[in-house]
Amino acid sequence: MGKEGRVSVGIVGASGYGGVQLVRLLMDHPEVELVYLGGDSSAGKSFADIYPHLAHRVAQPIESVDPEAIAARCEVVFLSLPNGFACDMAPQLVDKGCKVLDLSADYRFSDLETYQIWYGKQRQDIAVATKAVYGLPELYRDRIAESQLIGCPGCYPTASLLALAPLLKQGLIVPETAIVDAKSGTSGGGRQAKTGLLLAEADNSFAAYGVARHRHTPEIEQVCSDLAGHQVLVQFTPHLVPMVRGILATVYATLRDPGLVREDLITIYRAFYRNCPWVTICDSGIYPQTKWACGSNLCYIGIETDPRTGRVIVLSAIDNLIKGQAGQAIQCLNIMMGWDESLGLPKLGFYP
Ligand SMILES: NC(=O)C1=CN([C@@H]2O[C@H](COP(=O)(O)OP(=O)(O)OC[C@H]3O[C@@H](n4cnc5c(N)ncnc54)[C@H](OP(=O)(O)O)[C@@H]3O)[C@@H](O)[C@H]2O)C=CC1
Ligand SMILES: CC(=O)N[C@@H](CCC(=O)OP(=O)(O)O)C(=O)O
Repeated sequence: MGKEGRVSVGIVGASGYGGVQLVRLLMDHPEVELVYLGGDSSAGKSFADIYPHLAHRVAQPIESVDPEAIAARCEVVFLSLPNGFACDMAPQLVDKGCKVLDLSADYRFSDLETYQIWYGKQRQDIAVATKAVYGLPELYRDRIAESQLIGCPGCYPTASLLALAPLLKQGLIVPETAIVDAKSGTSGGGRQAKTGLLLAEADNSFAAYGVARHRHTPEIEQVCSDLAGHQVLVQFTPHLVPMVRGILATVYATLRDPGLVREDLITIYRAFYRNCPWVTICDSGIYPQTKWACGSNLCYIGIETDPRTGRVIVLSAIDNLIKGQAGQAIQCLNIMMGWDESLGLPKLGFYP
């Protein structure tokens, strides 16, 4: 336990984009105390050296990573590391009784063979991985509440799946016709230097990448298959947009009943997400912008139908670093601890 009965929390990867969002949100969370911040190349520095704007609030150093020592200090551990690291660390933390929330892809897959094919790493932690729950609260809230290990969803899958879920769950579309056309800001690529994310490369440009082979495809398909009750393949194309934060996923699919109009679907979506404080269904004729969600944990969804083609078009906007990453992980923690799902999470975006 932390001070005043608060839950002691550690963040491994605190110097990264996900890490700093976790720090920013958790330092004001009423039920937790941040007791450990960990990193690799930043270990030994003060957190304030990397993020001086938080110096007045966070005096902690970034420490090296020793799972044994982390487990001795923390009841809850967030792992915000590149793919392939959490699976070497989580088994020890879980074994010592910590609740673990992994922001990477390591614990997102129920079938580890799929992970191995798409991420190229052989897994030794099969017993632990089978206990993990996919951390999309709007779909798996009850399972998250019971779990000790959460594989938090990717940013594109979060936006895409929240758009698709009501259609698939209620059999309103032909699942195989689903196409996800998604756009992300550059912070989706993390803080590590990458040539394609340099201002001179990304600015004034707008391009697709990972066409027909992005690693979020099998993650989206896993959940779509679960919702549809049979295996579903989805066409997913991501794009890099010259902006820092935000994802807009535009989803297309053929309606089973082409007579459905957008008002029908808005009613269906509002009923589906009635107990979900972080999903907002836009009014008829309103389509979301990424800036509305920027800085908040909200997912905005807009819906349209095209009677000419018989398709539904669903637009879903999130902040990739909040609902797509750190905010969603905290939402999962709230559920695991039996706290209000909205605790410590920003309700409003940065922009008017
Ligand atoms: N950015 C986004 O929008 C989203 C990212 N994710 C996922 O979240 C995870 C973190 O992403 P993001 O914050 O963007 O990544 P960053 O590249 O910004 O940060 C990575 C962090 O991992 C730390 N790290 C790297 N290697 C090691 C190691 N060997 N031991 C300990 N720490 C290490 C780095 O520490 P140091 O700086 O000290 O070297 C840094 O703190 C990734 O798996 C990513 O795929 C998920 C959803 C959205
Ligand atoms: C713009 C950009 O580079 N985006 C990243 C999204 C990565 C991400 O968020 O990874 P996980 O959600 O799988 O952890 C990419 O396409 O790889």
